[in-house]
Amino acid sequence: MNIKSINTLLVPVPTIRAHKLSCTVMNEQVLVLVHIETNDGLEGWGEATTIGGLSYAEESPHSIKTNIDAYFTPLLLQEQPSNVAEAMKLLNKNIHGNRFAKSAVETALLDIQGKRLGLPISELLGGRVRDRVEVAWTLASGDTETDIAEAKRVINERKHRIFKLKIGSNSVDQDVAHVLEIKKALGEYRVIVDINQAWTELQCLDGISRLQEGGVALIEQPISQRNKAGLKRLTDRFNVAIMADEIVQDPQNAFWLAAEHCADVFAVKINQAGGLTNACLIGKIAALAGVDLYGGTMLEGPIGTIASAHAFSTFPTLAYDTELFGPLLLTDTILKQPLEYKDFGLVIPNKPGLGIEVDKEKVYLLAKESKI
Ligand SMILES: O=C(O)C[C@H]1C=CC(=O)O1
Ligand SMILES: [Mn+2]
Repeated sequence: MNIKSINTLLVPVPTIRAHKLSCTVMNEQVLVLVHIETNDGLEGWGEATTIGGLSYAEESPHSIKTNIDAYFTPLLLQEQPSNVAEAMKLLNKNIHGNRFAKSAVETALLDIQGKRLGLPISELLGGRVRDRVEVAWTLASGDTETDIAEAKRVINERKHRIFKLKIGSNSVDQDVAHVLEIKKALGEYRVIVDINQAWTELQCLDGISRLQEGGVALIEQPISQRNKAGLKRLTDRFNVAIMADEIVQDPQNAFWLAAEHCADVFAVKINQAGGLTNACLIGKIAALAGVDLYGGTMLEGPIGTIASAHAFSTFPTLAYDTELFGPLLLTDTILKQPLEYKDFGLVIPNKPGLGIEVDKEKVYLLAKESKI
């Protein structure tokens, strides 16, 4: 691939409002950007963003940067793998875990390969079956009335018509009341909830029954990611679809979750999967096992978001759509032209590679000026 340099940049961007999850409250997102240049004049970008430092997952922006700089970069520069598959084989053989970092590096290499061949990344991954994905909006202001007003605004703007509610930081009673009030206000619009592992199995029996009764369409990762048997029991018990998120970690673990039908739906995330190729493998495993799919986000900025969209564009079915709204939660963009959100969805570019133009000067300046 003729790699000349690999730079990892930490770029903090404030969010448009506080974003409240069961594990943290976000007021900014730290984008972890990987910029790779080749000796023959090509460049590619990738992103490995996580949520709330170490509060969501085991990789933080700082650990991702440190590990790429200290381990990934010397290895790739020395070995000079001849293509993306060889690069990922090399990284997987020599570096344990670090799925977020691997996803960013694979994205940047695929961006380069796409530019070299004149093909969008979707075509390197087997080919797209859709040019746009529907995008849910996450209501997480922490206040019911604010959430309802926000939902109505984005419906009017024709930006979103599916709503994900982040719950789990209050009591089950409070959370259920909050969701049902929003569901009532939004009528037929699809409402889904993400509990981010906050409930015990007993709390799930009570909470999910009432959410199901109130017309909620999907229940995401209600219990601990370590409780696979519990997730399966909930899936078997309830009619409402149960979605696995944090527990879906790589193709091998997705294989067993699918084989045992531990969930009705998988949230696929490129970072969590360890890259785009792995995300597509998880999509295939789910489809083969009759598990439905949802295109997840790690609240990435535009680079990780459009990389995810390329991967999700190849899924034969995407029954529960996507939540690729990350860039819309940020107060600033790092692209020359922002991503195209219209008619309740995100348009997937058809240009080579990721099909976006990163504002390189701006990104390097923001990284240099940042105090993190
Ligand atoms: O799904 C998650 O757990 C992470 C993320 C997705 C939307 C959001 O607000 O947080
Ligand atoms: Mn989730």
